[in-house]
Order: sequence, then C-alpha cells, then structure tokens
Amino acid sequence: MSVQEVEGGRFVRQANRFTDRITADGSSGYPAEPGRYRLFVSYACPWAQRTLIVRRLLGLEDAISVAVVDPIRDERGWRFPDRDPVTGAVFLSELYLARDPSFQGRYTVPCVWDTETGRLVTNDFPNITTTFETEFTALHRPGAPDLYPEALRPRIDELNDLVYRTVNNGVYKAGFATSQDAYEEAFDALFATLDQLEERLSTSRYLFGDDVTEADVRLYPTLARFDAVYHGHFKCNLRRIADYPNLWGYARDLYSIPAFGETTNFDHIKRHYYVTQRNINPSGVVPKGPAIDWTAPHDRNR
Ligand SMILES: N[C@@H](CCC(=O)N[C@@H](CS)C(=O)NCC(=O)O)C(=O)O
Repeated sequence: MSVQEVEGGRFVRQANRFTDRITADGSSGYPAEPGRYRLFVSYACPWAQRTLIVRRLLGLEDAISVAVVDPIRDERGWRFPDRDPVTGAVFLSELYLARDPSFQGRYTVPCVWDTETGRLVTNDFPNITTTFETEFTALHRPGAPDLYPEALRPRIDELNDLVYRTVNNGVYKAGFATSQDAYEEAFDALFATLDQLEERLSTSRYLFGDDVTEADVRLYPTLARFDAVYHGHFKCNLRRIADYPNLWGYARDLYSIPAFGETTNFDHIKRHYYVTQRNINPSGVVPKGPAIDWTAPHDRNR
C-alpha cells in the first residue's frame, strides 16, 4: 500500500491501468481461444478470488491456465514461489514492465497475460469475470450456469455498485483510513449495507433468487475474509458475519460449492494481510483464531 493512496485520511484505490478486452470474435485483437491466456492471482486477494470462482463455475480450467503468487509481498511486489514456468517471471512486476517499461503503479492481481503476443492484456478486475461469462461462452462446460443473465444485468450492476463501494472496497476504506472521520464513514456505510443484505437474504437463497450470479461471486470473497481478517485487522468490528444468521448461512452455502470453497485459502488470506500490511500490523504476528466452522450445516436450501 503506497502512501499516495491515502488522501486526507481516506483510502483511494488506484485506477486499473491495462484495460484491453478479450472478445469472442477477436475484434479487439485478443480472441477468446483455449489455452491462450494465463490468469495471475493471489489466493489472498478478494478481487482475484472472483476470477478463480468464475473460471471454475464455468469449467474454464483447461482453457485458461492459472499462476498463484506467494501470499507474502514486500516492496518489490508479488513474487512466484518458483519461477513461473510459462512466462519465466520471478516477480509479477516483470509482466507489467514488459508491457510498459514506464509503468509506475502497483503491480496488482488479478491480471491476464496473453501467451501468444507475450503481453499483459488486462488488470481491470471488474471486467475479467464478466469477460469470462460473456466472451468465453463457446468454451464453457456443458450445462455451465449463466452467471450474468442479460435480463438481470442492470439490477446486478446496481447491487454490485453498492456492494463494491460499501463492502468490497468499504472494508479497505475502513482499514486504511488514517482519520477518525474517514474510518467511521466507511464503517457506518459497510454495516448499513450488511444489514440490508441480511434482510434481502431472509427471503432469497442467493442475491438474485435460487441461482448463483455474478453478484454472489462479488460479495462472497469479502464475507470469506471478514471474520478472519477485516473484523480485527481492518477494525470492522460492529458485528461478525457469524452474527448475521442469513449472511452467515449464505456464506456457508456458497462455501459448500467447490468453486467457492476450494478457492478459499484461509492460510494465504491471513498470512497475506497480517504479514504484508505492516502499516496496520507492524509486528507481522498472525492471529491464531477465530474458530469458525465453515462446514457447519446451513438451511439455505429450505
Ligand atoms: N486492480 C485493482 C484491484 C486489485 C488489487 O488491489 N489487488 C491487490 C491485492 S488484493 C494487489 O495486487 N496489490 C498489489 C500492491 O498493492 O502492491 C487495484 O489496482 O486496486
């Protein structure tokens, strides 16, 4: 986290720098072809987990390869536990600087690399999942869900916007605030939205009825990290997710789906936030708890 990202005590996320698009018809210069693209992720990163969930739900594992970075990051940015066998990179920065030697921003995950041209295509995280959903349809597994149904898109986009501002990014705004006002503003907005979602999930299994959509994919990674990290480390401690009957049941319901559960790595999540973010946790000590049972039965399929 660089200092420039806190303005007047408020956390401001950097704009995504590379925004080329992969398209089904190849009109963008990046056709959606099997085996061509490599997705770079951290299991710790909520924005990256979205892309892993969607890749798995849609059965794109063979079409799009994945490289996972080490959860601990220093001032050189993300690095691979071993040299990435496809690109030969040791640090993620090498991919960014290959694309633009003058790049001065943060080297972020998730990002997508084109093995054909040897170029970084995009680090524009909101568009990576929707690209998998809408441009890779020819490569989806038979019977893959429609995570972004055309008729629901305006409503999904509207909810995603609120969830992004107040929940997904809201926890960061609370955690990285360096003024009391900025922290409390983010805190209040976060819990107001969680209360609203708790109510919504009292009558609906998922955010848009009985089928998982892009809205659930975006909310889940924040819920998965909440009690283990955001509640303490980011001071989002009015309530835990485990204190909300519907949100907690919903989170466990999603966790029981392999695309969600098997992409949730609590070890990487905890070590990344507590060890890497020394501005908030100078000792780097990682808490042992909390004891929460993600596999406890839920009654969401009632
Ligand atoms: N691309 C977005 C979101 C992705 C993002 O923030 N990823 C984090 C991990 S959760 C990251 O890679 N940070 C690298 C760094 O701060 O050096 C951004 O630039 O803010």
